[in-house]
Amino acid sequence: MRAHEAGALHAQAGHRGPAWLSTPRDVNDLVPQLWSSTAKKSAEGSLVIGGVDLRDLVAEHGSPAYVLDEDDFRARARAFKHAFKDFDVYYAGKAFLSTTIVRWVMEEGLNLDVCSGGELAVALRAGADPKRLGFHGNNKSERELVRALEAGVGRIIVDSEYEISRLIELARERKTTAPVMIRVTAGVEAHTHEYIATAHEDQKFGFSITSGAAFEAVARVNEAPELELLGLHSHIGSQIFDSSGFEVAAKRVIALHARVSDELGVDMPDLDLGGGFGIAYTTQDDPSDPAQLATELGKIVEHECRAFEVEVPKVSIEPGRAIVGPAMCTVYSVGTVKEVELDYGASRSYVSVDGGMSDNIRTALYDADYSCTLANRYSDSEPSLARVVGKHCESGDIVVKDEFLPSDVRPGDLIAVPGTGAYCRSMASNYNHVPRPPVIAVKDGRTRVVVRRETEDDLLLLDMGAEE
Ligand SMILES: Cc1ncc(COP(=O)(O)O)c(C=O)c1O
Ligand SMILES: N[C@@H](CCCC[NH3+])C(=O)O
Repeated sequence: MRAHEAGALHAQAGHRGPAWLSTPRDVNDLVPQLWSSTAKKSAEGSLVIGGVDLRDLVAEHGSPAYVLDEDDFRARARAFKHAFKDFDVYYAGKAFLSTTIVRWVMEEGLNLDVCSGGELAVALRAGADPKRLGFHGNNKSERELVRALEAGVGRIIVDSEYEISRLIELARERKTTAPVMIRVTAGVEAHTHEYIATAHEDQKFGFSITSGAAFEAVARVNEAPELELLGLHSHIGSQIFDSSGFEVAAKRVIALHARVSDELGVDMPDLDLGGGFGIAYTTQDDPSDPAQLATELGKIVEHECRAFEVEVPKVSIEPGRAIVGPAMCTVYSVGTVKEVELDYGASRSYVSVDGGMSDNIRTALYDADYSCTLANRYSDSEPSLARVVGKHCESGDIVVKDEFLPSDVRPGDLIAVPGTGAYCRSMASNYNHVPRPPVIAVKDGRTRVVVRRETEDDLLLLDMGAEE
C-alpha cells in the first residue's frame, strides 16, 4: 500500500480531504488506469463494462454486485504468462476463486495456488489438473494434506516442522511420495501495510533463513524418502510496488539454494518468489506492468545465480491481486446522503450504499484507499468531497474514505468502485446477516452469473433453530 499522508487534510470548497486528492476537471470522467480495460461512460454518463450498461445489470441482478470483466481478466492472465515465459505463473486463488476463474486460469495456461481445503475443492470441482496446483498454508489440517496427496497436487509448500513430520507419515501410510517446497522467511521489511507483509521475522509464515531453521528443514525433507524436495518458496507480502524487497529476498533465498547445493550436493529444480505485485487503487499508485516485472525479476535471479555459481532453477511466481484486482468493480445503490458538519465550518457528505464492510473489508482492515464514480447518469453539478459508507452497525464501515462525487448524488443513484476483484468477495462476510453479493461476469454485451447472490434463506439454512 502506498503511504498516503492519511492525516493531511486540506480545506477545499468547504470540505476536507487528503492532500493528494485534487478536484477533478470533470467529475463524470473515469481515470482509465483504475478501471478494467473495457470500462467506459455512455453518452448518458452511465458506466458500461464488457458492453453491459450497469443500469441494466443492476435492473436484472440487483445491487450490490461485483462486476467481473472477463476480457480484462484473461488479458492480464495472458500478459503474465507471456511476459514470464521462462517462469511458471501460479494464479493466487485466495484473491478470488470460483470454478469459472479456475477454468479461465487453466485455459490461459497458468497454474493455480490454493491455500485451504475449500480452495482445493473449488479447483478440483472445476477439473483443474492437480499437477498444476500448489498447496499453501501455515496450518494445513491432516485432512487437507490427505486430500492434496490423494488428488496428486503438484507441490505442497510446507511451513513448519510439524507439517513435515505429518506429511512424512501420511505419505508413508499411502506408499507415495509428496512433492515439497519449503516456505522460507527472507527477513525483508516489505513496504506495505504491516498486516500484509510476510517476510519479516516476527510473523507466522515460513522457516527463518537467518536462524538456520530453513536449512535444517531442507536437510530434513531431503533425507526423507517419502518427500521429494522441489525447492524454496518465498513470498514477501502483498500490494508491493518497489522491486528492492524482491531483490533482497531473492538474494537471500538464492544464497540458501546455493548452500544446499554446496553442502548437501542437491540442486533443487524449482524456486518460487511468490506474488505481491501492487495495483492502482487511486491516482497515487503507479504499478509496474508484467513485462517490467519479468525483466526485473529475471535479471535479479540470473545475477544471483551467477554470483553463487549455481544453475538457474525453474522459477515461479504467484500473482493474485495483479490479475483479478483491476478486472472487477463493485456497483452499489445509494440509499441515503447526509451532510455532516466538521470542525472549522467544513462539512463532509456521507453517501450510504447498500453494502459495505461485509463486501469490502479492506478499507477497515488495512486503511486501504479506493476511488469511485457515479455510474448511472451524467451530472453537471459541482464536484463535492464525499465519503462512501456502508449499511453496517459500525462507524468504521467505510468503502471509500474520500472521493469527489457530483454534489447532487441522491438516493437511487448507482456508485461503482473499481479495483475490487482481489480480497473483496474472497474476504466477504455475513456481518449483520447481510447476504454476500453475486459476481457477474460481463463480456460482449452479455452477463453471466459466476457466483450467485446469497439469500436470507441461505443464511437461515445454517441456523438449526430456524425450522422450530
Ligand atoms: C504465498 C502467497 N502467494 C501469493 C499471494 C498473492 O499475493 P498477491 O495477491 O498480492 O499477488 C499471497 C498473498 O499475499 C501469498 O500469501
Ligand atoms: N488480504 C490481503 C492480501 C494478503 C493475502 C495473502 N497473503 C489484502 O487484501 O490486501
